[in-house]
Amino acid sequence: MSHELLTSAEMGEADRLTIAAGPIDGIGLMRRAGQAVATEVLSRYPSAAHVHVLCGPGNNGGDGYVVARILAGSGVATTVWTSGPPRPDSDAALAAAECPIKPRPLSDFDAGPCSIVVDALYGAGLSKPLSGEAARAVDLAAKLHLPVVAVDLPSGISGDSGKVLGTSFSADLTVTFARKKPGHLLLPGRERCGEVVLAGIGIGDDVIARLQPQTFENGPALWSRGLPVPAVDAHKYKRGHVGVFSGGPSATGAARLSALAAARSGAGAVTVLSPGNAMQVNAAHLTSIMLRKADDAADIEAFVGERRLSAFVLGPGFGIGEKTRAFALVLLASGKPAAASTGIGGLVFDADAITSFREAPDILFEAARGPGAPALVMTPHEGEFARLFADIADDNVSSKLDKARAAAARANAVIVYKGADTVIAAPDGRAAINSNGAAWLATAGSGDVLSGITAGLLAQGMLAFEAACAAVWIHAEAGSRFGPGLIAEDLPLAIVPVLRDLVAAGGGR
Ligand SMILES: NC(=O)C1=CN([C@@H]2O[C@H](COP(=O)(O)OP(=O)(O)OC[C@H]3O[C@@H](n4cnc5c(N)ncnc54)[C@H](OP(=O)(O)O)[C@@H]3O)[C@@H](O)[C@H]2O)[C@@H](O)CC1
Ligand SMILES: [K+]
Repeated sequence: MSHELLTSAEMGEADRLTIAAGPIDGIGLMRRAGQAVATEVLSRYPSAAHVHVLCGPGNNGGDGYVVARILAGSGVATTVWTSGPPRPDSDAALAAAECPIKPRPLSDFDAGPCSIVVDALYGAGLSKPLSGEAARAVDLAAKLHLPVVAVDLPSGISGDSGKVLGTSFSADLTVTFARKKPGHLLLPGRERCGEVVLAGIGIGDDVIARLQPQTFENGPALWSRGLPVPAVDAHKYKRGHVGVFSGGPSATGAARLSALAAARSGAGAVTVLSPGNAMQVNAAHLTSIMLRKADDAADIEAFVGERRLSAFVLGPGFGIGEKTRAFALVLLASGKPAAASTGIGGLVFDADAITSFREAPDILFEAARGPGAPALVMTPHEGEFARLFADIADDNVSSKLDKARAAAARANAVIVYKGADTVIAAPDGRAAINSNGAAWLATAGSGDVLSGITAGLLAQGMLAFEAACAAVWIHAEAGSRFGPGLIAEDLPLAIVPVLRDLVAAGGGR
């Protein structure tokens, strides 16, 4: 498994544990890292006239000296440009001593046509914004349109946050080691990395397991074992029942999109819970999806009491205000729904259900902590996130990952912080970063479908964090595969081949 993401501190610890366990030592790891980069350079740029290796003062630079030595040994014209000598007696100093090329000062860096750059200035140890000669090198590489291969990370990108410190290289290829880092997936880092290649350098899976990483790249490896597949004795209510709340007569479409997505993701039964005055509109557009009036809290309580419901969606097209707050609190206080097979149910609050609590978010958070409160998944985009978690959103230092985690802990909810780099965070500290999304998904109603998929999976007994991660990935995969022309109506059907492939690949309980 390689879907864990390591912070720079965790990577340092992996390094330390590996060296302590032996037989490989620090320079051994560095030689393997440099070899992996050199192999990529040689295979991808066989006709490069000249390779310019930019080496920083730390171990990232040490990797660079190894690359330069191997390239020169392979007959490639290679120049080393350095921003400063390695610390004496360090592994990087050893790597520099083994490199036969006399380094030139980075301040003189220049390059001719058909050159490529190997960026080994700063990696995990980036500690301040790029400036001076390093910033000039970034500008020159961009101005000359030189292909850039980054060692571990493009210099200037924080491995923990994906933020740009000052300026950064925009790499065509980034070769990283042992496991990816959050900065390879979070924006803008992801865009600056180009293609990311993961190279094994002898840090074992057992070492990674000892670190108990809490951050993951979202993908089937994280949740496919929990993916629901119907049991032999399945009947519709055993496959879970989803209730989706509809807005008024002119705002019913969002709930139907969500309902359809819940049904397509495997819920055995789905009911649209509609205001009385929108029953006719909804009825005109529903076939396999059931319909029921829900005008007030008493209607919900009656419905919850008589049905074996397992998940609800509240928010899409529902409207902002007192009624929304009341419905949300009734659901959180219901002690239900219980999922069909495992007793685990869930609520998905999106859009208006989030915005309705902007003046008093603590009421929502307290309710989500109440005894028996069902698992809650909230799916805010950036604007909605800021309405509920204003102080967290305003923090310019924290990464999107940090923010989603802080919000999940505060709200006692799984937070799906949407965007091109959606982060899913659980109250227990686990978090996943999604990377299979496509711009085609940025279309009206797309989020309503995501809520529906999440509820569909929750209703079938999938745990909240896993259900949210799976829904995000399946939704993005469907959108990516569909491509141009995608509208939200297409998405519920577009998830079918994705689910089919997941089941065929052995997913499911
Ligand atoms: N861990 C592992 O398993 C393995 C790790 N490996 C490699 O090690 C790399 C991490 O090495 P690292 O810790 O030495 O940090 P690195 O990125 O070289 O930078 C530190 C130096 O740069 C300086 N500096 C920082 N920012 C600066 C700036 N903006 N402008 C100017 N200076 C700046 C900083 O200065 P200081 O903060 O001390 O003032 C310090 O001197 C990792 O990315 C990978 O490539 C591999 O060999 C395989 C095994
Ligand atoms: K680098």
